[in-house]
Amino acid sequence: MSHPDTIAAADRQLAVEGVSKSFGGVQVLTDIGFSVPVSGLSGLIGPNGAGKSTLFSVVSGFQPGDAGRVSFAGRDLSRMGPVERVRAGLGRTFQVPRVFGSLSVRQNLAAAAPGQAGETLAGVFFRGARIRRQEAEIAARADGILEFLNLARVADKPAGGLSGGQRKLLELGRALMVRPKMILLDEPFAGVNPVLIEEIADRIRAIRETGVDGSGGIGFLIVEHNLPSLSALVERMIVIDRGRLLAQGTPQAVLADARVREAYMGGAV
Ligand SMILES: Nc1ncnc2c1ncn2[C@@H]1O[C@H](COP(=O)(O)OP(=O)(O)OP(=O)(O)O)[C@@H](O)[C@H]1O
Repeated sequence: MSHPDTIAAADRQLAVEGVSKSFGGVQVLTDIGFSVPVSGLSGLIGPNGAGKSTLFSVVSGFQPGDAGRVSFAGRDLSRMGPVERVRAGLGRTFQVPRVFGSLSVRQNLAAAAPGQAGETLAGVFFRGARIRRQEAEIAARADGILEFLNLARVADKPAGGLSGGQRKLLELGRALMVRPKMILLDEPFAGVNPVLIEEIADRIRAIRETGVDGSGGIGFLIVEHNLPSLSALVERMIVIDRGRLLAQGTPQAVLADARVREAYMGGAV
């Protein structure tokens, strides 16, 4: 029987147990297991092709795992699809931002809101008071997020004209629209200039502390190749190599680990 302390801890963890995945006979993930706090700042690192994106896909429900279990804040997500997992509080962003280039930045955010009544057939014919109220709520929430992410000045610009870093902020904003408890963040610093990297890191810290509207902190699990910027941000790192868990611990301990240094460029980290 589980100890009460273990149950309480599980209520606050994203836990991955025994996750394996192969594509056409090629084993990409093998028996991966780790847990990170829902409200924490954690990193997931590993050399190119280690399986990080595949692991994100399995955790977020975009691809089924062949084996294993994913649980979140005490709930077993393993049989849920991606939309249900988002509803359970686990959001995500993508390595390549999935923004609609011809829509405005504000419209991109509004389009990411969950369960919009305006999307239904009834909504097309009958824009009742409930729908208008919901749209007003979505617009207010989008504006709050734009302000928080310092994107208010480009709110009405087409998203296609944003810089790489602004697109990353917009992706983060889209993930925030669904009011998650935790966000899986895929390469937030890739293709971003150093000044904006600092700004994105600062926003992530603030979101983790207070949330966007003071409604409570939101945790992150972050895949990132920029190890100096990531280790300055997160409290712990999970390392995978060739589809297996290699190490976990504080950034300092992990980056000093000989096996991790060996996995990255034969020790030249
Ligand atoms: N749909 C797929 N079909 C076949 N092989 C795949 C598929 N997706 C990923 N792979 C393979 O799985 C391995 C892990 O890929 P994955 O993209 O998860 O690694 P990664 O750690 O995210 O890499 P990177 O850091 O380069 O983004 C790679 O060898 C890749 O070619």
